[in-house]
Amino acid sequence: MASESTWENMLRRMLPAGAPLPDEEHLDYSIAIEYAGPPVTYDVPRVDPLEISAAGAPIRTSSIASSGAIPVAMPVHNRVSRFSRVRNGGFNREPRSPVESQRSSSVSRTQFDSRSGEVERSDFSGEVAEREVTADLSDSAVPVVPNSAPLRSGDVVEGKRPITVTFHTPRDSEDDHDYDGSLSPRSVATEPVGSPFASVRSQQKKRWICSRCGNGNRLKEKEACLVCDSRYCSNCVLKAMGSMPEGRKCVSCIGMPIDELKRSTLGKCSRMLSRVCSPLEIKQIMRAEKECAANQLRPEQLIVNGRQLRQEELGEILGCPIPPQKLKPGRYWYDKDSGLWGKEGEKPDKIISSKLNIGGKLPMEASNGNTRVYMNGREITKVELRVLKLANVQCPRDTHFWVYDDGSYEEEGQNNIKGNIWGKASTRLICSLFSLPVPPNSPSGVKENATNYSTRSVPEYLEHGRVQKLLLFGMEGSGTATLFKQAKFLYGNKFSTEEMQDIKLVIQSNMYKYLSILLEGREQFEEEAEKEFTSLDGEGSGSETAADENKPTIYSINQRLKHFSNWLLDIMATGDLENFFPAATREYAPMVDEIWKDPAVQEAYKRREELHNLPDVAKYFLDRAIEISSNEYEPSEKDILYAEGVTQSNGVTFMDFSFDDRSPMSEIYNDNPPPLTKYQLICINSKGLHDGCKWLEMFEDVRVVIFCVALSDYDQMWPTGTGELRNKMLASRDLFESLVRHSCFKNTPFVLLLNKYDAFEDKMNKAPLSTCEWFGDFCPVRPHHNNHALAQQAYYYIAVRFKDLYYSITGQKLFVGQTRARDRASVDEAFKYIREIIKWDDEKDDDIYEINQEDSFYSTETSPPYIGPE
Ligand SMILES: Nc1nc2c(ncn2[C@@H]2O[C@H](COP(=O)(O)OP(=O)(O)OP(=O)(O)O)[C@@H](O)[C@H]2O)c(=O)[nH]1
Repeated sequence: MASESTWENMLRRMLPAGAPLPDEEHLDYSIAIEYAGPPVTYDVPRVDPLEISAAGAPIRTSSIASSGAIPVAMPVHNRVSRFSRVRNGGFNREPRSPVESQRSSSVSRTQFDSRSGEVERSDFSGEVAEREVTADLSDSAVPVVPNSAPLRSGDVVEGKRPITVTFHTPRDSEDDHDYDGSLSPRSVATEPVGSPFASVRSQQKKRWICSRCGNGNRLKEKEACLVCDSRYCSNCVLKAMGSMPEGRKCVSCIGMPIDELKRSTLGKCSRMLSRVCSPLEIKQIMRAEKECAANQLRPEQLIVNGRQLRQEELGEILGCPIPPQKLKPGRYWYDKDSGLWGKEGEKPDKIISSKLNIGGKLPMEASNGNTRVYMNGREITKVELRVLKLANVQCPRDTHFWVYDDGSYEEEGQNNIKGNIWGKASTRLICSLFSLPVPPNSPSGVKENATNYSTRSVPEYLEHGRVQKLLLFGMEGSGTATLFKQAKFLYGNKFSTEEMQDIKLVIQSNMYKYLSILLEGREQFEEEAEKEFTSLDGEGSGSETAADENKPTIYSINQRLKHFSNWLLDIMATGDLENFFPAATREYAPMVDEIWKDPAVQEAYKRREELHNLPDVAKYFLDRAIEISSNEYEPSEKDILYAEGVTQSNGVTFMDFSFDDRSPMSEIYNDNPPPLTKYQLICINSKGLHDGCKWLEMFEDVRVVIFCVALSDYDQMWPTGTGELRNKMLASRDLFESLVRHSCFKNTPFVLLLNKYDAFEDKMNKAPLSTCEWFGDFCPVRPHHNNHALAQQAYYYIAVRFKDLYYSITGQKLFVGQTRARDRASVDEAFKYIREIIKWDDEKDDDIYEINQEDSFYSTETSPPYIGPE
């Protein structure tokens, strides 16, 4: 304590020479006077300025809301304050490293041991100096609830829960720079979310570096804070996030709104977290993450019909019987009469509950339509108009419709219901193909009762995912249909009785088609053989007789069979097959069997390579001609799989299915399993693309385009539109390129499935890969004596050719997989791979699985069929 005379001396030195000392009552202690005297030999006590906005924040809004109490900033706990410990408390040293700097600032000093279920005191690495810096923090004001049951929003646990108070002094921010120039989570957490500063910082941050310990091992997964995106390794995640009462947030970010880019990951546990916490904890953390108030949408984030929502409107929309699922912040339009809902300037996306009093009045230009046809005052889009026409709704220009939520419609002012738009199954199907919403099926038209849903919590109905569309393309014969059928066997519904009947007819008529190709070939071979024989004979004797002409060759058949052959070939030539078969199938079955087994026909079959269009499945079916032709015949799964033309009557087929893609942690959901993700597989063959890909626009919202190429096509020829023959691999490449360049697939990931690997392997020795000019520079690393290794190299080579092509067009990376579509396991693997791609695509912005993705993509050595981006 300075004596009176010392103070007097000090004051005299501060004042200009000769100035009188103020008397005691005029001394103003509140104003600091700049010291101008000589340097002092002792430590001057300092107080860093306090940033009012930072002190006392954040206060957990949830607890306030639930308790109804007036918000009170908790008193500053001097023991946790860096100011009190480090600046004032005598640790007169700066943290030695960024790592240490972060450690010293860590508020949570306890760690949950998931195995023992106990809370441990953490002593970090055991360095004495570090413990000194942080020692007193271990019993700080931020305890972690033992056994780490995360707190539900609104829970108030006396003396246990972090009502966190953080300081943010100017000096703090300076110190926060990590060695790589990035910022520690503390400073980011105190910034308002969404500030440009915050986003620049998160871009600067190296995503693989743990924000707490600085571990930069890229192979170690990191868990990201939902607010500030700070990433933590498995050693630090619990220390940095505590018991996660609002899910994955740094302790200092609790109470803050989440980064909207991460909304889709709410409640989805990462693999790393599932290793660190027990299943029960995960369940509670994920639930808290989805349901706590701080993580919900805020009304100001939603603009409906040009107006920002109010709190009660948000409540109405989220609590209605059919709310918009997976709602994200944005601008939307809503037609309260029909329930149609869409993004501003876009076609309808969903049908939600009607008659909600939310947002402004539906504007005419809400969906940016330009058809001059109006539905409830909104000018509809081209796709909608097309569907209305297909549904036989008369809609010339300037028609104004009034459409109600049950689908009934009338022309404005006519008071006369003309029909029901979604009444016909075919219209619903068309809508589904054109990605237009249809009302949910409610049995016998019974409307859903709002009270049925009143007890559901919001996240429960946000769970129902929308359908992920997968578009499957390929040249004819590439195996798309086989892939589709395998997917149906694997994940879809069984074929119905009518479908089975159709399949049976297709198989039976295919059999006649194969036989006719073979008989035509036989005729040709016979003629050639006769000519050869005659010319040889002629060389020998110099004469030609009628008897010689009729001399049988190995391709000759008897008269009876010849009659049948001529008759069948005539029918095929006139295209009348459908008129005769399958009605006559049973009758002619013995003849088909006899002719197929005839040695001359078998000789012709030996030369099947020369017979254009004779697939290798011909033998599979012809060998069983009698069985297949019988009335009792029921195609087996194998028959269906091998049968050509079963799926694509008019070029497009689709099926809905669900994948069990729940994580291995799914057992934790036993009592309340999350819904399965729904997929729609749409299969289009190249025949369906002949009209200039125009209607591809209808598939602009597909999640993945799966393009199928038969590897074994590299030595095949294919007739082009102009009638010329082109190498079939090149024809496939052309089709692939035209799809990749198509504007509606601009941001859609492509997966290339290189199919028929088995046939490719068999072929490798017979025809060099360079038969296809695109593969002219293929040179295997070393001579290979077995097809297996050679095919493997050739496969990688082809994959890379396609990847390079794709990259040159899109600047993106192509995913490549290898399939043998006849092998069900191979198809299952391919679809699992595609499912992963969709997940990665969903999460690529916040790359929770960044490392895993790299792992599995790069490990092409251990998992040869799949090649991800290099
Ligand atoms: N060896 C082999 N054959 C296959 C494979 N995938 C399909 N096939 C066969 O190739 C032929 C053509 O396959 P499809 O799936 O029918 O070809 P598509 O042109 O897409 O379909 P369609 O509309 O039926 O013509 C069929 O005989 C299939 O059984 C495969 O991986 N290996």
